[in-house]
Amino acid sequence: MSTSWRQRWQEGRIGFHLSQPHPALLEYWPTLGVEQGTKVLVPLCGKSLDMRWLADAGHPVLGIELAPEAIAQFLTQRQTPVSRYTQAGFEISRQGSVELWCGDFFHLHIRQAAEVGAFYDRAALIALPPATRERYAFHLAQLVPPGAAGLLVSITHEGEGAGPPYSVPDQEVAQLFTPNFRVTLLEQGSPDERGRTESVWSLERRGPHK
Ligand SMILES: C[S@@+](CC[C@H](N)C(=O)[O-])C[C@H]1O[C@@H](n2cnc3c(N)ncnc32)[C@H](O)[C@@H]1O
Repeated sequence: MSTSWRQRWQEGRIGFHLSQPHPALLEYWPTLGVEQGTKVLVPLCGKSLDMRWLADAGHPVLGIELAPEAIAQFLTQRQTPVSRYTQAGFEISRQGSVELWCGDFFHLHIRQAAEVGAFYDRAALIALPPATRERYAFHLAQLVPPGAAGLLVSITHEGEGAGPPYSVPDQEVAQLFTPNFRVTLLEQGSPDERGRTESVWSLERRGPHK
């Protein structure tokens, strides 16, 4: 799987990348009540400008991305200096308050996410095939502390089983996350010209007794 993503980045087949922050982030992030200074985990982050938006909104950002090409392209968007180091097998690049960890999200250990207090998933869950989605929801729950809030943008489309992006029905999103998160559907859009409909969710990590 990692080879095919690398290939996509190398060939520039990154139709998922947006040249603006995602409208749902602008609209709904402020409603989550995440305090400034709270570190935001962005799994499968690509070179998303959403990370710049979160950083500009006062959040340290921890993005995880397996394609070094994506990270290099993100960093060249700005002239700001970059510091680099290695930790737990991840090559880490830090630019301002954005830290990009190059490697597999599933190898990120709770120790490395210790300061994370919120998360943002746009096109991460829906980039993964069915069995891996369960693993993703479970792993995310392990990484974030009780009370952590997050925003998730999922997609449905007619191409049954084809992806990425995979069509992940709303029932599946609810089923995947409900065991460990309070799940609220904030918005269900209308199909775009490619027949893809986005749903926007807020998630809150449950505590042990809730
Ligand atoms: C559909 S793209 C979305 C990127 C970004 N969230 C955005 O909104 O532009 C999915 C990204 O996840 C990366 N990826 C796929 N599997 C991964 C994994 N196991 N760990 C880290 N990154 C992964 C891919 O290289 C790709 O850049």
